[in-house]
Amino acid sequence: MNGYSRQTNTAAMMQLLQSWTASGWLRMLDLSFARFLLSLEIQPPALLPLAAALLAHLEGEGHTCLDIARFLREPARYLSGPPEMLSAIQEQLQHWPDLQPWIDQLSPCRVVTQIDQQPGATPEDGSETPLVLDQGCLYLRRYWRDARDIARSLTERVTCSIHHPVQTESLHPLLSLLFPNDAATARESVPWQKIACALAMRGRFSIITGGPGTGKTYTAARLMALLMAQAREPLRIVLAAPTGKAAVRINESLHSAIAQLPPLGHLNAAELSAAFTRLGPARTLHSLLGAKPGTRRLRHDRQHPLDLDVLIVDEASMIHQEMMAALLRALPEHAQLILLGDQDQLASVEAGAVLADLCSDAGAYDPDTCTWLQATCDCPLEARHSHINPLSTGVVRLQRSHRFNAGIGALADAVQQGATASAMEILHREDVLDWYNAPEIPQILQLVDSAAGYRPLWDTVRQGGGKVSEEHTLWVQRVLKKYAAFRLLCALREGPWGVTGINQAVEDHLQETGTLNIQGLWYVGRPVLMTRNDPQLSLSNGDIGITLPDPEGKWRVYFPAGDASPRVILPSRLKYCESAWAMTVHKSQGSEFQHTALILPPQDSPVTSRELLYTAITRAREIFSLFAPATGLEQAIARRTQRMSGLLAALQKASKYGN
Ligand SMILES: Nc1ncnc2c1ncn2[C@@H]1O[C@H](COP(=O)(O)OP(=O)(O)OP(=O)(O)O)[C@@H](O)[C@H]1O
Repeated sequence: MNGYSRQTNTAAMMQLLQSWTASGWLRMLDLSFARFLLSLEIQPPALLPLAAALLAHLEGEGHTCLDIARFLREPARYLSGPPEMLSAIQEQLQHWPDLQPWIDQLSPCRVVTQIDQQPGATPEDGSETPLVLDQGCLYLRRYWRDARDIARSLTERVTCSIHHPVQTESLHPLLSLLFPNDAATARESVPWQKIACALAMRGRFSIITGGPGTGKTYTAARLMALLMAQAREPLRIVLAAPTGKAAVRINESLHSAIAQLPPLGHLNAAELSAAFTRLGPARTLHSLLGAKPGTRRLRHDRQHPLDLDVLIVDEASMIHQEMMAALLRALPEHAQLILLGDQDQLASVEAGAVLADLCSDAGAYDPDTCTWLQATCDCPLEARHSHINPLSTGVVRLQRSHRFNAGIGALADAVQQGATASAMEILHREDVLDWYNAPEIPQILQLVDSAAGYRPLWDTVRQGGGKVSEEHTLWVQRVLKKYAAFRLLCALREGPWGVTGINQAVEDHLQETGTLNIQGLWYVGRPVLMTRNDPQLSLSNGDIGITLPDPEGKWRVYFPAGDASPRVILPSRLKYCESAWAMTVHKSQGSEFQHTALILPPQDSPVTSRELLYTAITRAREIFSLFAPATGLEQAIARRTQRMSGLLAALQKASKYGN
């Protein structure tokens, strides 16, 4: 019994939850939530505090609901904590071993609304109870409402066509011009990029998903040109991304993709380029929605919609559920929404797995869609109905990488498919992959202090920029470029193998070897990562700058700004930042480096997962180094992040009942 008897008495259950909190298995927040719900009940069942604490705990792990039957089948898959925690919780769960006892115990509670499965009985805006029980899933009310709002909005967008449906006769020649049957497309049996454009032109919602270099930006540039060429009046197209860094990157890559476009319809190349320039730079979703600092409030919502016709959002895997719901509420009814992203990457830090959910069963197209694709793309596809995802008809998965180094691509594929033996074989075989399978910190420092690591950066920093403004500007650009060539990524934040430990080890090494003159927190050459948004400085969480002397010798932090000159900030004004020799894989999303080195901890950690590995590998353009013991690698590949989310259930319900 692991020292814990099963508790069917509410007071005893609370005591048990307190002891779990004291052991660090639950957060204080989880316990407080359970306590709060008990205070609202007259005769609370013992399951209520347990369910409440588990639901709060799972929310902290990124789940947006507790899918009761799924959770009871395999609690270990969803709970992260020591084995003692798991057995203690399982011990208690045995008292309510399947869905029905949970419904029987929870549905009479005042703090729970049970949503009837009959459409007519669905409350319009949910009741005000803190918990909602819907189709066997227990939700915190706001997550239930967000999932339902997303499902309704997207279903409505997919079922109703755009205001002026594009004629297939006019679209066909334009698509043929943009995607000629050249050598690149001929290598693919299905022209997925062309299909992505055709589907996006047909509806008000579409997703273009695919790994790095599969041409999401290439396709988006063509799609924007098509939209402009077909529009009767100038379109208000807006580009956005979840982070500032990703927004800068989509700007850069779209502009170079646009420069390669052929003339289209009435638009010649110069007109297309001018039209793109007029769109203005990509925005972060926060700034687009008008986030008010320090609050959850947004300027744009249903009553104050965004002023746009087309919204293209890059790096959509980073959009969490609450953000997606807010975005859809603020989107005008007539507008087209196009999401770009890689569904296999790590999900958002906050709760939800929106892109992965929406991309389930990609490639299942209904007969109408197949007819449309035949008419616009000359592409015969076999119709297939998806029983999982009613929106699959708007999703296109691009398959072939046009940029990737073949060795890195093969490793990413093997990891994504869970093929451990094959991943190890590729790691041993390929020259561009370095695997240190008995990692030690000195090995990491040796790589860092080499031509393949930060040595070229350190040498450039030591050269200095001089006092002449033009030369200084060129030097700053060189430094930023060298820094962007290599990056250390860690699975963990804390500990000797985490970001804090590795940053400290690199700084100790710099000091011991006298490579850089480190005498305090700030030093010339220190890269810093913003750890929070700072609206006053217009810097976002995740932005990275480097500390360098200005032409007068005063220390400044230079933040790259795409094509524009770097932003220059006084170090003393940066309150929320940390050294950035190493960063977490999560923070690296949306960036790429010529050489990426990933450090996994020597002991297994629940943080290391297949998605984390895939994300880290796909940050590397030319070389990927891995510091991980074989067992750690195996365990990471075997561990799939599966987030419980009610989004697909809400979509099925919305498509069936229209609510
Ligand atoms: N059909 C194609 N024909 C020729 N080149 C292509 C094609 N598709 C993509 N490319 C080229 O491949 C490279 C990668 O494309 P792109 O940047 O659009 O990929 P991506 O999926 O947006 O990558 P990431 O996720 O890393 O941003 C670019 O140089 C692009 O010009």
